[in-house]
Amino acid sequence: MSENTVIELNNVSVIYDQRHVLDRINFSLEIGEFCYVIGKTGAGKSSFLKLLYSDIKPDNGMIRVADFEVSNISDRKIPHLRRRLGIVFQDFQLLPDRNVYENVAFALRVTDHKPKFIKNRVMEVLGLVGLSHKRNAMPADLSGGEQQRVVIARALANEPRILLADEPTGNLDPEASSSIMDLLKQINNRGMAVLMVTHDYEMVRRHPFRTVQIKDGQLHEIKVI
Ligand SMILES: Nc1ncnc2c1ncn2[C@@H]1O[C@H](COP(=O)(O)OP(=O)(O)OP(=O)(O)O)[C@@H](O)[C@H]1O
Repeated sequence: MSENTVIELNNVSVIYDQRHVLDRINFSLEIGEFCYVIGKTGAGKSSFLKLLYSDIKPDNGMIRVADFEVSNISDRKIPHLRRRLGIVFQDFQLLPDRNVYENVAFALRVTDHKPKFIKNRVMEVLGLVGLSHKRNAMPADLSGGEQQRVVIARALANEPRILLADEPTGNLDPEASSSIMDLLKQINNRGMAVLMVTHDYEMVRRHPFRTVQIKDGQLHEIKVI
């Protein structure tokens, strides 16, 4: 793997009940790259992302993410891998009984950072997503777009080099989707690699980046026109 490669898959398969959802796929992502993953419902997009944060194991092949050989990773090392990744899902998964500040700080408390560092870092990432003024709000009092911004702030708190986003705009109206997309582009411009699963071809057309499609177990580079 070249030193610029942050994700690499070689000959990777995922088989559920004898069906090859992913069949010997190859893929690599470089530092600072932005790449969409598209494909029909059930094509295997979420399975592809789950491989990367070791939520599922491949049936064969080699997977490297950051400095981890994920295809062989021990259970003990999985939390370390996940701390190197920012992970953003469609359903927001905020802690409903904690305010915005605490939802982001939570991600840092599992590490051994000092309280002052945590405070500064939380305020920095809330500033980055434009929500410093909402730090005391509870998740239920935020719009869907604002909640997704908090999820992104939390994902950024540990300064990952890679952001994995599974349909991050799936539940949002066009305006909120567009502003989340602008935020992801801004984060990418700061040097973070972004791998984003989406169904939204219109979004891919409006914000064109490298695009791969998963279809019939294969992964292909495509152009969305
Ligand atoms: N744990 C599992 N056991 C058996 N089959 C599974 C499992 N997880 C996923 N599948 C099946 O594998 C296929 C791929 O699922 P996956 O969630 O990766 O697709 P997807 O492209 O993300 O779909 P969507 O766009 O609907 O989210 C689907 O047919 C799904 O039903």
